[in-house]
Amino acid sequence: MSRLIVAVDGPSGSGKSSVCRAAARTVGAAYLDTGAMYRAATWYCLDQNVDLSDEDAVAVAVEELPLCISTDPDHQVITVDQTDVTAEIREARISEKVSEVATNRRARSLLIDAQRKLIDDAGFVVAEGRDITSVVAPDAQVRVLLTASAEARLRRRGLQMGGTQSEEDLKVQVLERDRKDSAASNFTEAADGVAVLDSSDLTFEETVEALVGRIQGAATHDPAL
Ligand SMILES: Nc1ncnc2c1ncn2[C@@H]1O[C@H](COP(=O)(O)OP(=O)(O)O)[C@@H](O)[C@H]1O
Ligand SMILES: Nc1ccn([C@H]2C[C@H](O)[C@@H](COP(=O)(O)OP(=O)(O)O)O2)c(=O)n1
Repeated sequence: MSRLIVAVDGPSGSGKSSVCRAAARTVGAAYLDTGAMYRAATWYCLDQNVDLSDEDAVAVAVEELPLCISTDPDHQVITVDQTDVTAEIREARISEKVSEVATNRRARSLLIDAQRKLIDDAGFVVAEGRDITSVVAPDAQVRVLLTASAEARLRRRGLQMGGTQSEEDLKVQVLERDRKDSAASNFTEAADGVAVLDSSDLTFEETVEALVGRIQGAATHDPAL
């Protein structure tokens, strides 16, 4: 496979990370979790005691962020200045703050540049986030908005967190975060040319199959590939 970009956006808990990682594995593509980059940036700001409400200070921290992210779907490792933050960036303390970094315009612009470079270097890649189909890689051959009902997303996140979060905490981490993130990107409506994949009533395997089918379809129909 030469170059094929698969761009997937969607709200929290719709299945982006797990479905895209599995689909990338199936088709032999690289996998880029752009949300992990916003999370790692947030981890760094907190580690450096940066006041998240100070837009300039956050932008400066993101500019110097010593971030390394793997794009191997079988080995997801994210380090900040050689500290492995892969697990820590999923904690509730990061989920609760990440929107403050994601809505910082200068920080976004820096992270988007880094994402474009990672996508370019990978060549054949499934990249997921909130603005991949619309801003980061609008020319991607496969563009999908992965959705699921709020009920399904809350249920999935609850299970994923091992039942440790109250209903109220889950609402804050999923629905309230989506509301804040909406200020920075539109991931609730599909832009022109973006296909909607609603996973509410699909199993995980069915959702992966649907995405893999689209990738294989694009690979077959693009004479340049
Ligand atoms: N179609 C699906 N049906 C059931 N569970 C799913 C489905 N898609 C994803 N999941 C599960 O939901 C949880 C949240 O998915 P995740 O990939 O973290 O979502 P996102 O990256 O969009 O926030 C994971 O535990 C995942 O395995
Ligand atoms: N391309 C992206 C990816 C993520 N973000 C923001 C929005 C989210 O609150 C955070 C974390 O994203 P992530 O995909 O890890 O979120 P989930 O918990 O998987 O829903 O980053 C973004 O603004 N743009």
